[in-house]
Amino acid sequence: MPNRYPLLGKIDNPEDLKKLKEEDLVPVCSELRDFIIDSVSCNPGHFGASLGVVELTVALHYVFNTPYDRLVWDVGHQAYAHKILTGRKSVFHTNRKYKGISGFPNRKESPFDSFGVGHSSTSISAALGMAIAAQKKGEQRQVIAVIGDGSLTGGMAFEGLNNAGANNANILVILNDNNMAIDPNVGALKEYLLDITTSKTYNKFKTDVWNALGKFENLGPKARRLVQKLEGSVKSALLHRSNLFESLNLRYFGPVDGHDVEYLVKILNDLKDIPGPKLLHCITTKGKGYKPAEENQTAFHAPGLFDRETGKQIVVKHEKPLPPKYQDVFGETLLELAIMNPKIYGITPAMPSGCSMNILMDKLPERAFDVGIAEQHAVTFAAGMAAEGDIPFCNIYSSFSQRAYDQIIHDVALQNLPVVMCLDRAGIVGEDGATHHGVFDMAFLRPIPNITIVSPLNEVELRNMMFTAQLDNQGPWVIRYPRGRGELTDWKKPFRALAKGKGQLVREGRDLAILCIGPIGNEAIKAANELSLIDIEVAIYDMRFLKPLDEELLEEVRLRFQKIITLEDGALAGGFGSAVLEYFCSKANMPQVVRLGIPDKFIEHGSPTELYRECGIDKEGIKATAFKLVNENIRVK
Ligand SMILES: Cc1ncc(C[n+]2csc(CCOP(=O)(O)OP(=O)(O)O)c2C)c(N)n1
Ligand SMILES: CC(=O)[C@@H](O)[C@H](O)COP(=O)(O)O
Ligand SMILES: [Mg+2]
Repeated sequence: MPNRYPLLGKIDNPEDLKKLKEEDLVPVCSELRDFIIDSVSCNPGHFGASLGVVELTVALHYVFNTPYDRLVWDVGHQAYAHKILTGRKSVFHTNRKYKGISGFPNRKESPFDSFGVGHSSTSISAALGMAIAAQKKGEQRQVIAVIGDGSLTGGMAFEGLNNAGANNANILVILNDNNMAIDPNVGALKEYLLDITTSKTYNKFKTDVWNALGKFENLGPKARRLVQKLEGSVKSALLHRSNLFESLNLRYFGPVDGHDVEYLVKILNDLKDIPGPKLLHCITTKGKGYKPAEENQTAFHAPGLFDRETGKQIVVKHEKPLPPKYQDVFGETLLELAIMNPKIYGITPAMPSGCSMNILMDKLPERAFDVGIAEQHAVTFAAGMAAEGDIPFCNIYSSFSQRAYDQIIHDVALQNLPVVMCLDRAGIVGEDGATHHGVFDMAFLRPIPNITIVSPLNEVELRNMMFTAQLDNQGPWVIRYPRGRGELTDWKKPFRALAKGKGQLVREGRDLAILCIGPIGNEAIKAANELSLIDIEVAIYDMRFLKPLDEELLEEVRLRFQKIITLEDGALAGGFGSAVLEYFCSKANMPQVVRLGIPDKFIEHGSPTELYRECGIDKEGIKATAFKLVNENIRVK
């Protein structure tokens, strides 16, 4: 079979790339694009974003002396071309797989991955830190941050820009503007960028000035700065308002075509010689070069398996209907509740399709808000609505909610405002790995006063928790549930209000009790059913509430069982098992307790099944622990 990648096959690192002539970069980009399409169509991962920065990635590694010059990607979901060009082409088939390479830049993985990412809006801050560190050491290092227009809606990006403009450090911020986040980008900033991009007068002026610059090849940086200054003031006049970035003292260049690799090489070479903080505004297309991805950019953000020729997503057939995804149960239930209760609103920080709030958005657009990648703002915006008597359901992926910890404490709990925080992707998420596992929320939320924290065993429980939370309306609720599918195909039952702080016995037993919280409890039920075959009878208690804990039920368990396992899809340190231990150790003759959950380490990427097995919280791990506890004395963990 002819080699599909004759040029790319010879590129193992940027040194190999630099040996090519500039005109060879166009076919290199084409082969690199094909390689990404071939790889991701059969090994699912992020897709459209990487296709959108193929030319930018090639130009950056061609012009700059990476890894000495630092390249920091924002979010890092677009860094597949970067990984393929920096020594990982031969292992790229292990991307996001257990013990394979990470789906995001990772300092442990390569010196070319100058900073670990996964959560958005961090690149400018990290790059500025590196640039100032280099400046203090007298190193002539270039530092480049590549940030998307979506990530620029994150407040931290502006903290970085604000500080960058106040330092004369050598930092180049490349704004990769494709008008998309995962869903279409939102906010006033998006409109502003669109204005710059489409302003005819301004663009013509830009091109003229740029060409003039090019004619004076021997212009020293000083003279260029003069020309840039001139351009800045004329540009402001033309745009009838100052350029946002220049008003923050970053020299703004662009907008330029982010898919013209030869033009990018020229500009980046020019920018290399201009000192101080700079921003290059690149216009790209998410999914560039693969029509199905260009035409359906949200679906191809992370498409799963797809047919490379047709772009059709490959769905595995199942004889029986599958249970729904928890996010869809949330989305459909939120719509039902919003129809029942006019006080209910939905708020999402840029994840409308990810958390299925788009169901409410489509049906009742005036009742749902996508606030951009702005978790801190989302929580306090919700608090403001709650302060006015509304009942906002603020949905944030558990790991992204880490961004809004003080807002949850300071703006919501301290004021005891009835915000319903729905933490999707709580627990192990799988292939997104350590940055995205939502394993810390129970431990970091439990100490906060006034807060009610629940996690459902299944879809019916999730619906009833959402229903009860909006009825309660006495203070903040947190409802945490995992990525992926639930347990029940017949889940749309009539709502039933739950008694606050009450758990439930879901399986009788004799030899030991397993106390669990959340859908991980279904692993315990499966384990108990199999243990019963060898005459080990395990009782299962679904505690439902992490806070307030059902102490009456715990007392019943304490009086009936001397051997107890706690089970959670969350960090052991300070989590559900810790809360149970705190209760038991306040009583006489404490039972023997073994806690199962996420150990004190970061869990890498892999399938949820592989990662649950690694943490001992899958059915087999639970069976082994129960068998050992019943048959011998194990030290309390
Ligand atoms: C703090 C945080 N919130 C949300 C996300 C989820 N997320 C990943 S990529 C993305 C959109 C990023 O848009 P942009 O920066 O424009 O990159 P593009 O995909 O358009 O290349 C979002 C919201 C995240 N990774 N981190
Ligand atoms: C890169 C990023 O943060 C998002 O794309 C995230 O990977 C989405 O996760 P889900 O696939 O669980 O929605
Ligand atoms: Mg974008």
